[in-house]
Amino acid sequence: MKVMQQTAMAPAVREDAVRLARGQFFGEGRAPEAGVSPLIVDSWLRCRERGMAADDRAEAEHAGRLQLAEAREGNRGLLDYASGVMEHVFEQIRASGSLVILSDPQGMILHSLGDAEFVDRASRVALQPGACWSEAARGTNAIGTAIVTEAPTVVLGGEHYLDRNGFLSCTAAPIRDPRGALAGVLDVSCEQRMHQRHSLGLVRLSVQLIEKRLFEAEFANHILVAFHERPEYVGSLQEGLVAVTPEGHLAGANSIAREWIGRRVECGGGASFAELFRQGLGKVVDRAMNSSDALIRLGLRDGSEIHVQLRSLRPRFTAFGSAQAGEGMRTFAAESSPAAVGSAPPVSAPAPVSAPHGPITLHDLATGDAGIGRAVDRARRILGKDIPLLIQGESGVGKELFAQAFHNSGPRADKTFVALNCAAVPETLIESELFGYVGGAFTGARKEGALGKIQQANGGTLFLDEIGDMPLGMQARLLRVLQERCVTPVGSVKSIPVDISLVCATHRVLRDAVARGEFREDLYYRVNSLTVTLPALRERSDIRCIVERILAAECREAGLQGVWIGDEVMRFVERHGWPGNVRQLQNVIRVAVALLDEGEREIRPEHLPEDLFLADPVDGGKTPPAAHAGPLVAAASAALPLAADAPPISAAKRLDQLEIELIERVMREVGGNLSAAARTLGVSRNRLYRKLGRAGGVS
Ligand SMILES: Nc1ncnc2c1ncn2[C@@H]1O[C@H](COP(=O)(O)OP(=O)(O)OP(=O)(O)O)[C@@H](O)[C@H]1O
Repeated sequence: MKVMQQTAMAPAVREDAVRLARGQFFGEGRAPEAGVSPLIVDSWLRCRERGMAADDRAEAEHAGRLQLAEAREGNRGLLDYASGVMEHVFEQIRASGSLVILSDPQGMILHSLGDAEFVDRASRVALQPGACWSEAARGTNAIGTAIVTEAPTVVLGGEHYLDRNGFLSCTAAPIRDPRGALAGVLDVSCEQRMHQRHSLGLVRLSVQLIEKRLFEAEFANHILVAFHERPEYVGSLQEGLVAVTPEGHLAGANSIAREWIGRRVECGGGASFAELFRQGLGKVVDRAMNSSDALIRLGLRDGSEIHVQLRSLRPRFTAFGSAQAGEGMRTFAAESSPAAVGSAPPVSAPAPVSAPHGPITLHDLATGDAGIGRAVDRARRILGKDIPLLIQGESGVGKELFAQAFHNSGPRADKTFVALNCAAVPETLIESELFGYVGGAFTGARKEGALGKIQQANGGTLFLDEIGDMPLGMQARLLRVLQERCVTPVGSVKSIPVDISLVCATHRVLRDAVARGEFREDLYYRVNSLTVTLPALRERSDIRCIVERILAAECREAGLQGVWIGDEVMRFVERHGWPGNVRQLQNVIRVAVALLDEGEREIRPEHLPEDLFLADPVDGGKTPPAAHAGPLVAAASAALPLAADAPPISAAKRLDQLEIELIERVMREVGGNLSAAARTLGVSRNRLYRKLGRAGGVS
């Protein structure tokens, strides 16, 4: 790979050489033959062709707040996976007064982390979020030039086209998405004199890590097969990685695997696991399970060998279909693998079906959905800080679970987590529930008095569910507690100091309640310092993972092993609207597990509540109606009404056909752009990608 850099000379010599080259290019108008690399000269020529002058001081493009917010939203996956890596990079170079920068594929800075002093100086050249650092906007620079050349790029001092950027040293590398397209650029910038020679290695490694995370997130519901010709490279950033469907079809490959497959396809390989690796997936899985070694050796058609490790990030399979079940693999009740992306364990011998062990943490909740990932990431940032958290979301989305996970992930984890549902406690009792009371405070009160929830939570976390339903009078008292950090029990004059972390939840839009005068504005500002919104189940791209986690927990409860969700039910679950969210899904699975006959292991449609499946004259009511089948099917039904004389086909097939036809039409309309198609269809990219995979549209 060509790399644009020019760092081998001593700094003073190099600076002189660059100065000379600039003189030739800008003064004499001829391309320098020495002093700067040909790649820098090419970039200077491109800038000159655009009519740019070295002393140009015109304000370049800078996005407004709204535009930046939109760009960040549009690149949410990239931001989520890159920001952790950026923090790590920043830690490595903290002492060098640097900025770590992430840009989108057009060069707009989405996020930056940096040394305060340098940030100050950098901001004068607009090296900050919202600024566009494309070559067209700011001349030769590492971000913009890396985008044009699609290669890691170092631009030092005077190599920058614009004079005003001459004090910078910038090192950037392009980040590719799981399909090989440019997803963004990672850059490290500092003052020229602070340039570190290892920056390029650091940036390239970090980009590999981000790409790996993007890949694993994109294919979270696939089986990941890691391989390398040398066993010690499996598990490293040099490993080839392919994502395979349970049926053994290749769904994606990282850049190393793409290159490897490219060579094999020329040698007669193909696009399925069996064609590439000469053995069926089922057989390889069986071998992996029967082997005490995490790596298995596979012979290839050309006589060479590779070392393979099977990983399934999510779900982590605990039992597999054997070779007789086609060469595929079946999803059994799985041990949920909340172990986040990037730390997937190798497939091992069957383990007992189980949900996450130990107290649930934020890490466990990040199961691949971008919305949840965002909420987890934001909440994680305030762990251990005295900042109240407000969790919003429809009923049953897991707000309380999130609050618990937040508590368990922070420094108060070994203290108490106390929950009070403000909507469930009668108004007359909320006061004593919250603040406690002293003996004889009111008729019916216990002689010895009682501790209120606030005092019970002392040292730990107080979770106030449905805070929007708290009576106004109580709100004033709660506000006082939060301000004064003291609680006065009912009937007492003594205030008792308390130290609580406050987490509130609501399914209402609190701001509207404030506007209606139902919620105090001052308390509103107090409780919503950080708000996270949990997505409804129907919007989530990790439904499979949640299903498997709940199934594992229910099976454990029922003492069952080896239970799995049949394909038809899984399809329905993924499409259903789930008005009751995770709670409803949990109830459905609990009932389904209870309805299994002795020895029966597959959950089929007849195990689901009757009212979930409306009667369907064509296939006996086993297929969910379009109205229940999620936005994609609803859109398909509206857009592609069947002709009156259409042949009688099963409803399941009809829905699938409608979906596929609609997807194909929309994909054509948006020129194959998956994100645009997902937006038009009102589904997540992941969901659309899965559907394309099923329709055979993903290679
Ligand atoms: N990611 C998840 N995986 C497995 N189970 C979950 C998940 N999220 C929520 N649940 C389960 O769903 C049920 C509902 O969750 P929870 O009570 O936390 O939702 P909620 O939004 O707080 O509900 P409400 O709005 O009624 O207060 C709980 O039994 C919880 O354990």
